[in-house]
Amino acid sequence: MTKGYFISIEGPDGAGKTTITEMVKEQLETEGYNVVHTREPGGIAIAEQIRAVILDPKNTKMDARTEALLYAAARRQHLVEKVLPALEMGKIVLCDRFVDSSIAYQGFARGIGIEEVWSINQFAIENAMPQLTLYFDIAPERGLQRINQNKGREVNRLDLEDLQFHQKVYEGYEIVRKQSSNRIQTVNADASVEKVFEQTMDIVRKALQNKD
Ligand SMILES: Nc1ncnc2c1ncn2[C@@H]1O[C@H](COP(=O)(O)OP(=O)(O)O)[C@@H](O)[C@H]1O
Ligand SMILES: Cc1cn([C@H]2C[C@H](O)[C@@H](COP(=O)(O)OP(=O)(O)O)O2)c(=O)[nH]c1=O
Repeated sequence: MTKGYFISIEGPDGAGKTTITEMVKEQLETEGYNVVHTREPGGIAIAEQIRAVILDPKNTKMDARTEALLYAAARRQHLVEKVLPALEMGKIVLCDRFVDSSIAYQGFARGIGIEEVWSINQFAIENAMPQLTLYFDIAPERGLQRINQNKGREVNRLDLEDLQFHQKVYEGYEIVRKQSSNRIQTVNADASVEKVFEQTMDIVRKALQNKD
C-alpha cells in the first residue's frame, strides 16, 4: 500500500489504549523508527469540527446513521490529511481507533448493522486498512472501573446503563475479531501496565520483522 506501517488500536473504553500506545511510540522511537501516534480526529481541523457535532450534548436528536456517517466523514479527512501522508513518508502510524470502532459501536451496539456500517466506511477509506490491529481485550466493566477510579467516584446508575451498551460493544468487537483474525491480534489488557506493554511490543516487533 505504502512505505510505512499502519497499526490501529482498538478495544473498550478504559482498556489502556492511550497509555500503552504512547509507551510503544517512545520505545519504537528509541529504536530509531519514525512514529506518529494519532487518534481520530487527530488534530485535523475539519475532522475536529465534525467530531464536535457528534459529541455536542445539545444534539440529542442525532440519529444513529447520522452518527455513523459523521464518524466515517471524520475518519476520511483524518486519513487523507494525516495518516496517508505519514505512511507515504515511511512512518509507523499508531492510530487509536479506526473502522473497527464504528463496526462495534455503531454497527453492532447501536444496531445499524455490521454490513451497513462497513459499506459506508469502505467508501470513506478506499481500502486503506491497517496492516495490523491491536485489540486490547478487557471486560467492559473493568475498563469503565478504571475510568471511574481515575475520576475518583462511585459507579452510578448511568454508568450501569452504560455498561449494557458497552457489553454490546464488546460483543461487536468479538464478531469483528472472528471476521478479521489475520489482521487483528489480541493483547490481554487486564494486566499490569508493564505486562500489557510487553505483550504489545512482542506483537509489534514480530509484525515489523515480517513486514516486507
Ligand atoms: N494496565 C493498566 N492497569 C491499570 N490501570 C491502567 C492500565 N492501563 C491504563 N490504566 C489507567 O486506566 C485509565 C484508562 O486508560 P487509557 O489509556 O486512557 O484507556 P483508553 O485509551 O483505552 O480509554 C487511565 O486512568 C490509565 O491510567
Ligand atoms: C472512532 C469511533 C469512536 N467511537 C466512540 C468510542 C468512544 O466511546 C467515543 C470517544 O472516543 P475517544 O474520546 O477517543 O475515547 P477513548 O479514549 O475511549 O478512545 O467515541 C465510536 O462510537 N465510533 C467510532 O468510529
